[in-house]
Amino acid sequence: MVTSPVGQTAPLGIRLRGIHHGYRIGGAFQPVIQGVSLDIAPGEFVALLGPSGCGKSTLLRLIAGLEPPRSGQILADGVPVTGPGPDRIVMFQDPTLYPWRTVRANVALSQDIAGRRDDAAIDAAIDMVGLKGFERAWPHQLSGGMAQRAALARALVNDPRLLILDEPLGKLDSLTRLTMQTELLRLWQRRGFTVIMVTHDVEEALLLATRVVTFSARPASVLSDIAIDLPYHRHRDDPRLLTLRREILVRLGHSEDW
Ligand SMILES: Nc1ncnc2c1ncn2[C@@H]1O[C@H](COP(=O)(O)OP(=O)(O)OP(=O)(O)O)[C@@H](O)[C@H]1O
Repeated sequence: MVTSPVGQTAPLGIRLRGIHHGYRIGGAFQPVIQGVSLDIAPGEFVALLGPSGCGKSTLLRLIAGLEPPRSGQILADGVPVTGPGPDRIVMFQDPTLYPWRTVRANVALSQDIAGRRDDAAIDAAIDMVGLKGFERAWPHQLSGGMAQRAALARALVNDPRLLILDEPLGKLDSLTRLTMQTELLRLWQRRGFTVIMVTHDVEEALLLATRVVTFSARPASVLSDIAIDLPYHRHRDDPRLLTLRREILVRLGHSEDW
């Protein structure tokens, strides 16, 4: 892992080449991903949008190396992905904190498993997500937003080069979600990792991402790949953002009246 003197991590570039994937269900093969090719440059923030069940989470699992694609190639900085690695961290909608571990012990989990705790890095990660003072709290003592922050600190503690987010804010109430969107953006800008995020919220994708990729219904293939060339901090009422929102909804098969 390459770390710069200011604590930023060199972001990872991802290349997907002709990815096909599917599952055998009840004896019949069900295609889930069909011929997906994407180049994600180091430091990009890419949002993936598509109909429910089209294969977005499956694609994230393949990028994370949690399972291999049936065909095609996934390269991380030009090196084939053959399994999970500490440079590619996945964060799911459900924070999945261990109830018997404090916030601090949850954040320290991967380091404890590896047998090398870095107390300064753990404190920095907790501080980064605004949970200072709650290190000794138990998961049941946290709000939904705080639990998601703790999960984010756990994801960030080892300086990932790629953060893979599967609807990380999906279960939060709308106000907490707005706060977390701002924090995610701040962390990405400050730390400089690459982000690949699945969301169902077109507005969220447009507020955060440098690029929005839309997928067809299952089996997922790329419908559109749109660069969001708007400066931060973006405003949800910006007419350029509203135009892009309409364009993306039309690409996803929704009426222009939305
Ligand atoms: N391990 C598996 N075994 C069999 N089928 C699977 C498996 N994982 C996913 N699928 C199937 O693959 C398809 C795509 O699922 P996936 O979770 O990737 O979709 P998604 O786009 O993330 O959906 P959502 O937006 O609703 O979360 C679904 O039909 C699902 O049933």
